[in-house]
Amino acid sequence: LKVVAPQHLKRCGLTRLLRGAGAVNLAEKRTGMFPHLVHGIRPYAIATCPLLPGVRLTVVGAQEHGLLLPAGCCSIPSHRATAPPQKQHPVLVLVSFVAPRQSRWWAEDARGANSLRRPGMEGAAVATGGALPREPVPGLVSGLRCRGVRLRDFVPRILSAGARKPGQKLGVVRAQQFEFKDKSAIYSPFGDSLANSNEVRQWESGHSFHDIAASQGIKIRRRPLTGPPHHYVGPFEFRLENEGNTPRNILEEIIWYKDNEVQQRKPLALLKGNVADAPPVRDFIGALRTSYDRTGMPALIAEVKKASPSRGVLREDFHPVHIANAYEAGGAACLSVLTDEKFFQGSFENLEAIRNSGVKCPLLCKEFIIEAWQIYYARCKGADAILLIAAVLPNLDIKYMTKICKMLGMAALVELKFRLWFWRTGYTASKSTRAMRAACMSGTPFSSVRMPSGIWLVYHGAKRTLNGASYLLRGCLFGSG
Ligand SMILES: O=C(O)c1ccccc1NCC(=O)[C@H](O)[C@H](O)COP(=O)(O)O
Repeated sequence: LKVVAPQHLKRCGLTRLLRGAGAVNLAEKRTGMFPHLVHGIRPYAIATCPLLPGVRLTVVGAQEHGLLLPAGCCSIPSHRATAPPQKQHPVLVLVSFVAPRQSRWWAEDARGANSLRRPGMEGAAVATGGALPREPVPGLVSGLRCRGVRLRDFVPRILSAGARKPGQKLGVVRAQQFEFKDKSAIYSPFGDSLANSNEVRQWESGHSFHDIAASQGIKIRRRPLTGPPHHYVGPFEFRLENEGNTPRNILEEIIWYKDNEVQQRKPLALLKGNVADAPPVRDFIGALRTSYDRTGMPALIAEVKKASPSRGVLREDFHPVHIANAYEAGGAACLSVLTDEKFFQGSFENLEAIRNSGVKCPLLCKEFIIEAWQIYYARCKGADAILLIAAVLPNLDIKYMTKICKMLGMAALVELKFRLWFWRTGYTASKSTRAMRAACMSGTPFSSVRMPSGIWLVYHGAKRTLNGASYLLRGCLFGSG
């Protein structure tokens, strides 16, 4: 690696950042083509990036990708990548989440390389958010120059700026909150509670995603372990199925599909700008509470759903806005709108249309959320709440995503399969964020549920018995009844 040597990255804390992010290990996975590109960064690894004191990190495109940043970090949108950064940055490291095509451009084209320049900038690390490109990018490998400072020279200067003593713990840099007048760059006031969490340390120590998820009782795998089952050789398609590439159940199939879908769709546009233009957030939990207080009965979340994998098409002549209006007139406190296209025949257009139709009930975006970006997207389309499925998301994802909800003013409904998962997810998250005020149970009986304070119990799906705990129940979500 000629641009930024892995051992240098290691010394300034970026290796931890990138490895902790579930990225390829720069030193180990040298393909010979893209040693400088890093794939599959996990967002909270950026959020907890352990930089040396004095180092400032500017992340281009963080907002578009829905990344929270550590305190002291600055986010600049991609289209403003040439905007002057803050002069007081003694060192600027640019970690960019870009499509491979854009990093090629940066690498190969002098204008691209120039666009990386910043006053005070001493280095750049480029990470791709999408799939690894297939062809080599010679420009980056052979050395990109930024304001006369070769990238490989920047690390020692960071180290001298930080003057780290042997054994000294890397801390998250803190800085004042700041925002450009035109809102083109913001500093994150993110604290270091995530940085110190056990899960982050696990990530950083190189545990695989699957190991960590499995240790938390999660059986749903995020993607096929051994690649998809289709192999093409010339015109022939082979379908070699094995345990590692065949989904074990419908939820896993949905998640695998979603993972691909999200990679292809993001970044759709500059979401940050769109979030600012989105209709105001309505109080989802407040609406449930008002309904419960008024009627003394569990509040109803009625679901706008055309089809489901288990029941097939529920309604052929499907008019989401008519259905939403009918639910509201019928006394629903909130609505849930399916946005998944492939398995539920829903869409974000449905969500947006309902929001713009004047329906007053707060809206839950019923989506299979696996990336922070989806939360921003849901907000752009007018959602007031989202669903987080604990059978799919490890604790850290849930904590991180509930923080994003809090930041956006949204509520998070966390679906728990087992009552014990209150303690796995709900209790800790509810302590750290008020966003998670409703937990959603499906699957198991919950007659002896002890409710952590501040959490609302919402029952998910109508088909199962409510097994004696209805006095605890504050809401119900019904899809097909
Ligand atoms: O409904 C399914 O087939 C399904 C399969 C895999 C993952 C989730 C699934 N449904 C989740 C839903 O959105 C339900 O509509 C919701 O739980 C309400 O259910 P119901 O009232 O039982 O239709």
